[in-house]
Amino acid sequence: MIEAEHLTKYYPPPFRGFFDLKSIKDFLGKPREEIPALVDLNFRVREGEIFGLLGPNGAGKTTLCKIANGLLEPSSGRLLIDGHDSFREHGKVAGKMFTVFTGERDMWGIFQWRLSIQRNLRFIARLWKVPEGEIGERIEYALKLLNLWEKRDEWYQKLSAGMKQKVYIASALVVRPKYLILDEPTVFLDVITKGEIHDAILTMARDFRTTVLLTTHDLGEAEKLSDRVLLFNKRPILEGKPEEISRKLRVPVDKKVVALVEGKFDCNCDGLVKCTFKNGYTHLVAYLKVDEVDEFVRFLSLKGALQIKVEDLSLEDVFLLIFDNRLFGG
Ligand SMILES: Nc1ncnc2c1ncn2[C@@H]1O[C@H](COP(=O)(O)OP(=O)(O)OP(=O)(O)O)[C@@H](O)[C@H]1O
Repeated sequence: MIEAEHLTKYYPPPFRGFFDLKSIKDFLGKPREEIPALVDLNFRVREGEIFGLLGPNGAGKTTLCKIANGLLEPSSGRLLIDGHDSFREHGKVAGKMFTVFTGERDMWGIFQWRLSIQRNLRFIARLWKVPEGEIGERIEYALKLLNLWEKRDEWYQKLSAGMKQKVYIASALVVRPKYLILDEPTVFLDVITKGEIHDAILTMARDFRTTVLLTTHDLGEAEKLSDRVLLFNKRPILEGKPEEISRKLRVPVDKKVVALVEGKFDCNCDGLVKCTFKNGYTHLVAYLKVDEVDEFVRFLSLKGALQIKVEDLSLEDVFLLIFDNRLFGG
């Protein structure tokens, strides 16, 4: 079981150095504000559950994973793993946990660049004390599941970022830890690689009863993988089943149009459109229904827009639309 109890982390304010008398006076006089990363998070993850921690950029996802891993000490509150404090008693839980951090980052420097995928996995299996007789079979299973079997003899250094990310997940499959901490495991990956990693995560929870703490800013990913989700942005916002969270985050628009127009431009449009004038250009952001997009793009082209981009809504957009009333006066 993983339990967060009033988990809070503040980072010290950045030290900007002493450049003049005023900065020295400021340093001595004013209390410097600490940076909140996590404030009073409470949650409980049951055995074999995939618990999604869904938050936009800067929500505190990596901070939380680092606390779980014993890399960071919380400012107050605690995270308990099997009843042990993740930071103060890290030694008691380290052997039961496996962590995969975002993107192409071999956080621990474990992977040997001039060893094949297979030999790297064997090395990690031994570090985590996987029974010798099971190692070969587990490696074959993991690599086949992640479509890496054909590449098993390739050097780690030759792999693409997406393949390296799959190798990290494969190592978790080989180790079969009791607890798996995944910090945005599919960020920057293509749809196919994402799908393969999703299947591997589901396999671990279903077949090996691994308890998974998964951070993501992708609502679809949280919905697909998690048994329960905590939506947070430093502070907790909502907790529940993924479909409940999705329902509460539903907004009446589907697409975002971003454009740059020379000069001052006010499109006088109804709806969720915001224009900001800066350095002689108007930056326009509009949130629209899918069937309104073509007409709006045509309108912008007629007005001589220099750049027009149509994007899917990100979680940040959804947050802006729902929680930031200042933006559109909603
Ligand atoms: N070492 C640090 N020193 C000071 N502030 C930090 C430090 N690390 C993170 N922060 C701040 O803490 C907050 C949470 O950061 P964190 O990296 O945990 O968020 P995140 O949800 O992982 O973000 P992202 O999705 O962008 O990776 C942010 O405001 C960030 O600027």
